[in-house]
Amino acid sequence: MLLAIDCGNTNTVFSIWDGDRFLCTLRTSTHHSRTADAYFTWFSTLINHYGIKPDIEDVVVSSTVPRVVWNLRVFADRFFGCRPLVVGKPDCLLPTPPRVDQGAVPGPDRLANAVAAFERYGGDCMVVDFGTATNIDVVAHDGAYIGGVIAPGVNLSLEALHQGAAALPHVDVTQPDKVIGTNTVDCIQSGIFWGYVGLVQGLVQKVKDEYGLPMKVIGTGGLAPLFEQGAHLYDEIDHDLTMHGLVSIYEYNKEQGNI
Ligand SMILES: Nc1ncnc2c1ncn2[C@@H]1O[C@H](COP(=O)(O)OP(=O)(O)O)[C@@H](O)[C@H]1O
Ligand SMILES: CC(C)(COP(=O)(O)O)[C@@H](O)C(=O)NCCC(=O)O
Ligand SMILES: [K+]
Repeated sequence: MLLAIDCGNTNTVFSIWDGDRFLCTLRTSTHHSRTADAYFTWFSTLINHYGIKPDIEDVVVSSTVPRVVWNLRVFADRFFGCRPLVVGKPDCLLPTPPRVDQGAVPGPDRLANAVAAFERYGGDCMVVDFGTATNIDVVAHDGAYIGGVIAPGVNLSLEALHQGAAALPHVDVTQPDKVIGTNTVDCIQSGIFWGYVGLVQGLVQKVKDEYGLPMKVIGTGGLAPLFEQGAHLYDEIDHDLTMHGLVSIYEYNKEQGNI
């Protein structure tokens, strides 16, 4: 079985792939100081809780936080006796290389999103990923990642508002009933919720205009479903898009005899 690890700036997600489907998905916060032993303690407690007895032979990792990769390598080596495939490293092959500026280093989550989007929905599409950052990843006709957009994430914006304005509290993101808030919390919720709806709608349209061909829009990331309530932002929502991309990249490397 394959253990796929998607480490974002906020959360790290572990999913076990049995060759056909994901057996379970476990989520923890991202900390570069978490040791291999700490990962295993957490991981084994949860899989015991779910009654899963996985036989993990391989590990694939995407990490937007470079410093966590070391401990994840030790984790894979110590507990599963394998060398993880790390997306974005020179020894990890991609079905179609990205077409970006020379020396540019796209996030491995974006590369995985592009692979999965191409495989599941076809080329000429874009992924809107609501993570720590809100990013758009553009996928060409042949599945190549060709760039996109990076904007501050919803929770980062909320946090910045709270940090920078003494009278503004921290609020949770929800869809407010009205746009014109009549108290501070409603005003902030409106600004964040309808502001991000507008940001995504505007960026999606501008990407389509510049790309010049019809494009499918796929939403993913923790907050994607929340924003879908407010407006029709995407053609598809795919919660496990990045994970599917990791599995596909692993399988491609296996087919090519690279692992
Ligand atoms: N269901 C949810 N409701 C509210 N906030 C959420 C939910 N799921 C995720 N988040 C928040 O959304 C942000 C992005 O989450 P995630 O997609 O896990 O980010 P990343 O991949 O960058 O680590 C985080 O700040 C997280 O706390
Ligand atoms: C854009 C990102 C910050 C998104 O990370 P996330 O929100 O999933 O933690 C990440 O993909 C990243 O650090 N990218 C490197 C720069 C680039 O993609 O061009
Ligand atoms: K993201």
